[in-house]
Amino acid sequence: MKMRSMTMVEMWASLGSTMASFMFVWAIIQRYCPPELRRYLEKSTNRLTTFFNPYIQISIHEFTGSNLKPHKAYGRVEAYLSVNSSKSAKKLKAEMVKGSSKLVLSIDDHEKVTDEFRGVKVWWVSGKVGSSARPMSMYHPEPEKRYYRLTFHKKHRETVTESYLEHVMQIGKEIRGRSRRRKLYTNSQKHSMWSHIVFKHPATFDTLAMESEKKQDVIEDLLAFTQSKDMYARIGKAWKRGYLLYGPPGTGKSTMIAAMANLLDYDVYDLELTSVRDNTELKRLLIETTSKSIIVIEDIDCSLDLTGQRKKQEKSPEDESIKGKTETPHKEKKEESGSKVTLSGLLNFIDGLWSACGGEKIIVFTTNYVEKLDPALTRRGRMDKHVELSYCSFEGFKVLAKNYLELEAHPMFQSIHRLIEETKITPADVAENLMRKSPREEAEKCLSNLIRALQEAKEAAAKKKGEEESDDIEQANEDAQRKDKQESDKPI
Ligand SMILES: Nc1ncnc2c1ncn2[C@@H]1O[C@H](COP(=O)(O)OP(=O)(O)OP(=O)(O)O)[C@@H](O)[C@H]1O
Ligand SMILES: [Mg+2]
Repeated sequence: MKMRSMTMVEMWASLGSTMASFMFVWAIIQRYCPPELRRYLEKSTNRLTTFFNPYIQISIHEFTGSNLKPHKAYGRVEAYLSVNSSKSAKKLKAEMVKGSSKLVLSIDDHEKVTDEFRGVKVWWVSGKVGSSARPMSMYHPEPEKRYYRLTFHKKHRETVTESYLEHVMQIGKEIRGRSRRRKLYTNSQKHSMWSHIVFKHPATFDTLAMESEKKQDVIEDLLAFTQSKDMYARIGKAWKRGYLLYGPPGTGKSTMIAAMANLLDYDVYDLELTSVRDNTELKRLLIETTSKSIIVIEDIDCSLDLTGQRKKQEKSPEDESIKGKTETPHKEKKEESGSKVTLSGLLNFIDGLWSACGGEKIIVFTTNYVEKLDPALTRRGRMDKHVELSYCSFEGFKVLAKNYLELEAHPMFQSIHRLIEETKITPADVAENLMRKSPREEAEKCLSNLIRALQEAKEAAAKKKGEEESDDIEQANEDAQRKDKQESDKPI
């Protein structure tokens, strides 16, 4: 018997009728089958289609479980696709990132884009679940949970899972790093959590008035820290470093912190200790800090009374509270803060078990009165590097003259050199004199202002010294008279 080969039309017709019969049978099953049998059939069909489906899918979710922080991987895929695939996407989303005037494009929900890697074709689709499906309540709707789904042929499984995904993560990380805006965090008492703004401070080590040798030492120390991940792991130490910046007001401690953050490209957490209720809250705030950050506690001598806390605690261990009191003459006395943070809580914050969380952190304390701090707080290992910021030297003045007046040399520098070596003047005061009061003010005017300020400071210092000397003489005379009297009162 001679078999007639099927024409295309006949083939499509037969396929169509098979599909139609299948759909019909499926509709009958859906309608008349008991639920148990229906579920069983559904499962089996799923298994069958999965078995024959040559494609594999991998989902990358923004949030999973009770995680409050979005997954890094999701952000990296988003960044990768926004640059690599947004050109081929037909539906795009445009969002304004906080603190930036630029629109950031990413692929829209349910949009499918294609990517190619070493000749392997893959497909990405973005989606979301939650929100409209089952709201938790009218006022607190369940947040949308977004995801990206990657689809590829199973024959490329190895290339995709072992190389392509790593490539996406790497490129995504670089893109995010380039567009990252650094943040300045602060803890507020009201909500006992961090809030942030975009960190923008122009200070750099180049604009910092400080002896160049000392400056270079700090820069090298910071850079060595960032490159020592393996070394810290090898010696079994948490990857963090403590800095204690001390010196009179206006010598550049806060400015140096900004320069550090700009050098390392780190975020800054400005911790106000008096707003922290107790040690538990301090620990929580610490855990919430991210890596590549500087945690700053300014004016530690004023924040809490950490001067003789250990001794006091020995006397009355039940009184754990350290209240905001200080004998510092320059700073305003802090009102009773109600903070129950203790010295041991703070020591734990710096180098307890929790302090190692996140890694790559720098902790900076600043103070005007280093000698008043408890040695336990400032010992090496906790505060690894002590940096003194002092009165302005001629070298420091030259940096400021370049910053403020764009001058590298001037005949008036000679008298400034002589006066500045004989006088104690802070870089803040020098900067104030060098600042042009109007754009047209001559540099000479600013320099002569500074010379006058230096002369006045010199005279004031000489006067003070004279007064102190006469006080000393008076005191010595009084002491001598008292001694003479005691001698003469002694029975013979
Ligand atoms: N070493 C410095 N280099 C450059 N500018 C400085 C320096 N020191 C002070 N200044 C200038 O003076 C201002 C005040 O300095 P800064 O706030 O850094 O001082 P501080 O040491 O933190 O003082 P305080 O102990 O009162 O907190 C800065 O805005 C900066 O313009
Ligand atoms: Mg300061």
